[in-house]
Amino acid sequence: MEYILSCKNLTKNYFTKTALKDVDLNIPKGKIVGLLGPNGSGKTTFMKIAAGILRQSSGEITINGEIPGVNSKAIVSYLPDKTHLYKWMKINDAIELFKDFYEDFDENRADELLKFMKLERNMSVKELSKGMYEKLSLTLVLSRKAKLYILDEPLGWVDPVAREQILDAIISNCNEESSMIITTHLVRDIERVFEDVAFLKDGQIALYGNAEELRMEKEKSIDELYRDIFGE
Ligand SMILES: Nc1ncnc2c1ncn2[C@@H]1O[C@H](COP(=O)(O)OP(=O)(O)OP(=O)(O)O)[C@@H](O)[C@H]1O
Repeated sequence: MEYILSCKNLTKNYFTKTALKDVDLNIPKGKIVGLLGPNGSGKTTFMKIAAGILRQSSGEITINGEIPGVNSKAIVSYLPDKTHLYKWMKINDAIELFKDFYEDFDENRADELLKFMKLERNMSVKELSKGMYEKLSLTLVLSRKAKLYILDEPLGWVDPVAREQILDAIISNCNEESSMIITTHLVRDIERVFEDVAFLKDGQIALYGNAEELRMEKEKSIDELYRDIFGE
């Protein structure tokens, strides 16, 4: 099987704190994967390493068969937990910036998504509400024709109705050529899009599997399973 992401004994220490400990994970191509775990379980650390902006302390990771670097960054579209668009920008400037920066940026797709998100190119970034800013960030990231999308808490501020619509857009954005890893605390709202789920507990994979098979086997929703694994 071909994997978009593969890691073995992946470990990350921040000084004395171990954020990831011997993580073994193989994510097949073409999947939407939920990376689930409580605060501090290592999700953002894992995503940063996969996105090539943080180095592991030990162990191995490959993205599409390559060690994270220039080549992997060209095929990974990453939505960080905090995005930094300049306050002076209009949405149009942000689009132009992404267009210059990423060869795979699809401007037509960006315009479709902006319309869908009810955003306009002449809006100022500093005047956007938190939810609107999140929609803009997601628009920019999803407008790249990437092989792997890594989305760290993409919908925390988006209202429930828009969230449902955006989830549908995310599903339609994904095909056999592209894969997605999503972290979220909104497990109940978002679990329907996950094909596979990985539960991260104290920097280790507590459980990985096909979401539908886990539901059948455990006779629980992924949200209920989450509460079983992480409940006190
Ligand atoms: N720059 C850093 N320096 C020191 N410790 C860090 C740093 N970044 C993260 N950590 C620690 O590593 C652990 C994992 O953090 P991480 O941000 O990966 O968790 P998370 O699962 O994304 O949490 P959340 O759901 O709150 O976003 C935590 O104990 C955190 O305190």
